[in-house]
Amino acid sequence: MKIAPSILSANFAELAKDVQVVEEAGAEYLHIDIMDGHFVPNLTFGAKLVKDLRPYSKMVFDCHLMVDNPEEVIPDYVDAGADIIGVHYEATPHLHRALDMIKKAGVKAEVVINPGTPVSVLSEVLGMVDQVLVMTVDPGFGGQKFLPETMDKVRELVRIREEKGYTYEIEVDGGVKDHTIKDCAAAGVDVAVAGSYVFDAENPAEKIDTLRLSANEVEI
Ligand SMILES: O=C(CO)[C@H](O)[C@H](O)COP(=O)(O)O
Ligand SMILES: [Co+2]
Repeated sequence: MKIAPSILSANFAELAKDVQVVEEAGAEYLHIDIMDGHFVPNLTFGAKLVKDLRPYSKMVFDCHLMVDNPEEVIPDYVDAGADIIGVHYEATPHLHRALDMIKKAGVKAEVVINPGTPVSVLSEVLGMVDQVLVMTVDPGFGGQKFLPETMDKVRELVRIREEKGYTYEIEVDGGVKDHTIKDCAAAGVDVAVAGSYVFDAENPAEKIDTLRLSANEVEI
C-alpha cells in the first residue's frame, strides 16, 4: 500500500522541512488538503502554496480539493504542479466536466465521495478516473475517528474494477492509524492518507514505517 501523509497536520511554519522528512521516510504521495470555508467549514490554503512547495519535493502531489465548483480553480492547480487533482462528487453539478478538464491538462483525475455518498452515483465516471478517494471521515478537519462502515464502499469499488476492467487506484482519507490501516488493507485499499497520526508524532518517519508494516501484515 502507498502512504500519503497529509500536510493538514504539519507545521505550516516549517512546511518544507516537514515535507522533506516524510519524503526521506519513503512516502509515495504528498496529500495536500485545499479547503475553501464553504464546501467544508474550514479554510487552509490555495494553489500558491502548492507552487511554492513544488521545488522542494519529487513526491506525487495529490491535491484534494474540498472547494465548491472546483472547475473554476482546476487550472490553478495544474499550473502549480499537481500530479493528481481530486474533486468531490458533492461539490459540483459538473462532475464530468471537472474530471475531463483535469485529464485534458495531463494530470491524473480523482473523484472523491463523502461518507454519506454511495458508490452507485459514480457509475458514469468510474471508467475515466485514475483514482477514487473514499472519505473515511466527514471532510473538513484532521484528527477525526475512522468510520469502518466505509470499507464496504472500498470492497464495492474493488469488485467493480475487476468486473469492468477499470484501472483506478482506491484511496482512503481520514482517521488512518496503525490499527485502522489493517481494515483498509483487508478491504483492498491502494493508497492511505494519514495526517495527524504522522505529523502529531515526535518521529513522523517511524509512524510511516509502522503504517506500512501494519498494512503489510494484512496484505496477501
Ligand atoms: O481531507 C482531510 C480532512 O478533510 C484530511 O486529509 C484527513 O482528515 C487527514 O487527517 P487525519 O489523518 O488526521 O484524519
Ligand atoms: Co484529504
